[in-house]
Amino acid sequence: MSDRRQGHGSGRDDRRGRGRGRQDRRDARGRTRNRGRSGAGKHYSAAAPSQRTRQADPARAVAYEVVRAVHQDDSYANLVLPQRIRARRLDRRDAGFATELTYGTLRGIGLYDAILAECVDRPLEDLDAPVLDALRLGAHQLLGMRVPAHAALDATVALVRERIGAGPSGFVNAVLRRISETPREQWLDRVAPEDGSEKSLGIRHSHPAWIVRGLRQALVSHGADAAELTDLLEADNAAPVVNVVALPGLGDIGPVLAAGAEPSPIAPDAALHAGGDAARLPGVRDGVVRVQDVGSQLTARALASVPLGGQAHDDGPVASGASGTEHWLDLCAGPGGKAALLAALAAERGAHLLANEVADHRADLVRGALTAVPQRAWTVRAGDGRRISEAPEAAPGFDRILVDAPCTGLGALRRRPESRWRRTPADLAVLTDLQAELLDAAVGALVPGGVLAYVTCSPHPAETVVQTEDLLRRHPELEQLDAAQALQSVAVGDLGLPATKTAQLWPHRHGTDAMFLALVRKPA
Ligand SMILES: C[S@@+](CC[C@H](N)C(=O)[O-])C[C@H]1O[C@@H](n2cnc3c(N)ncnc32)[C@H](O)[C@@H]1O
Repeated sequence: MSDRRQGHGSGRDDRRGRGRGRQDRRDARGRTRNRGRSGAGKHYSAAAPSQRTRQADPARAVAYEVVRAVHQDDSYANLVLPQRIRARRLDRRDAGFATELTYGTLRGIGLYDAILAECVDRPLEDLDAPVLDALRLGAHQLLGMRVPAHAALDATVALVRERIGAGPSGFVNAVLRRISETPREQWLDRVAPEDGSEKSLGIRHSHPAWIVRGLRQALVSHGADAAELTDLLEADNAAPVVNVVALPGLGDIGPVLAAGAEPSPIAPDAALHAGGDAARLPGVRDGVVRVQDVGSQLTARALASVPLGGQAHDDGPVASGASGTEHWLDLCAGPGGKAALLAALAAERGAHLLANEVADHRADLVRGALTAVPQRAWTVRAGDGRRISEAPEAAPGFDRILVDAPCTGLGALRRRPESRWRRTPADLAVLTDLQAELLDAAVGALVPGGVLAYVTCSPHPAETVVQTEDLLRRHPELEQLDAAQALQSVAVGDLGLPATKTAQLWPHRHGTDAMFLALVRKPA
């Protein structure tokens, strides 16, 4: 599909929203008409010379390119954005603007599309995709950023003229002008009256209704109050600060704090960095200080600290060294965040970590994540975790196993701005089956007295509490350990977790991803 085939009015008058006659195509309800797909086959020159005076500014151009890549190529914004920022050599200020514009636009699509639908006289699907994305970028500048309306309009129109063509720029100008005439709060009341329904909450906070429902259920099933839902949805839309951890025995958080990062209020040797490129923090380039969500850090530390039953590691032959070496397994290790922390802890304790990952390229990422940790403490294996017992490295069984399972990621929506629109309820069924199979394989690989941590970055009940109940039903011999207590025991501040055996962290309460942890132990 050509990006330029769409027919829209063009010309200065239209661009400035003063167009009348041929170029003013509002209908009787004041909505702006566009020719949408009916314009197929029409080609517009990029712009008349007189219209080429202003070019798209580089920050907005980067945001446009990333949003297009997400929608056109199914790319991930967090991977494409840094590449584009580097390619265009944006300075720090422009990079920050491009990031906020890209992420905010992608997160806000549910709300912005509802508003755009009020301003356009046909289904948004009938607009050419590049035009729709440009409108979304403009809408976010007008309603979600503190960009003055005239700047948002002028810059977006210039972007459209440069990237799509002169024709659609008039249409985009007219639509954005309409949006700018109404304040955000009034738009919210118009497109999503506050009736507490999932649909309305979904539009107001730009989440699909099924995710709103799942998060409401999650709050209740984890002992929280359903009234926190709005706070949770808002937290999903806030830009997360970068979290880092100094690997135990290898890194030092002191220089990171001296460089301006804040100490984490809940995790040891961890810091929160709000000031731009984390790669510049001391230790990050060496891999001894690593970017990792604080909630993820705590789950890995909890697994490493929970007591084994009996003499777990003495029960079987030992694969990698002297008798008494604990054998740890990270069954789903890619890209290696928790594996790096576990391996550093294993190195300190004379234990050994097998990091398993099904995808070869992700197994490579795990190797990269582990380079700073002494090699004697870890091995990386590429293979299907469901068949871990067949791996030669698994022969002795494992004392500590992490199953950080593939999940919907509904607890990390703030970090992956496009994921809420990609996920579907059908994913839940596929993923919960896979999680159960991985858990069964892990139970099979546990030595007597060994502990298993089941972790997800989703709070959805089907992936968390229900999955844990099903596991205990299938394996009644397993003893469920107090995960909330285990998490608290490795935290530095009070996590305020409810008295449930499983533990759930929350973005709106803890400033972390919504990490879930369940712990079980095989009888010794
Ligand atoms: C939630 S991520 C793990 C994150 C990782 N623990 C970390 O902290 O960086 C889940 C991982 O499981 C992997 N995976 C999916 N199916 C798997 C399988 N059958 N066996 C092993 N790994 C699998 C995915 O490729 C993905 O890398």
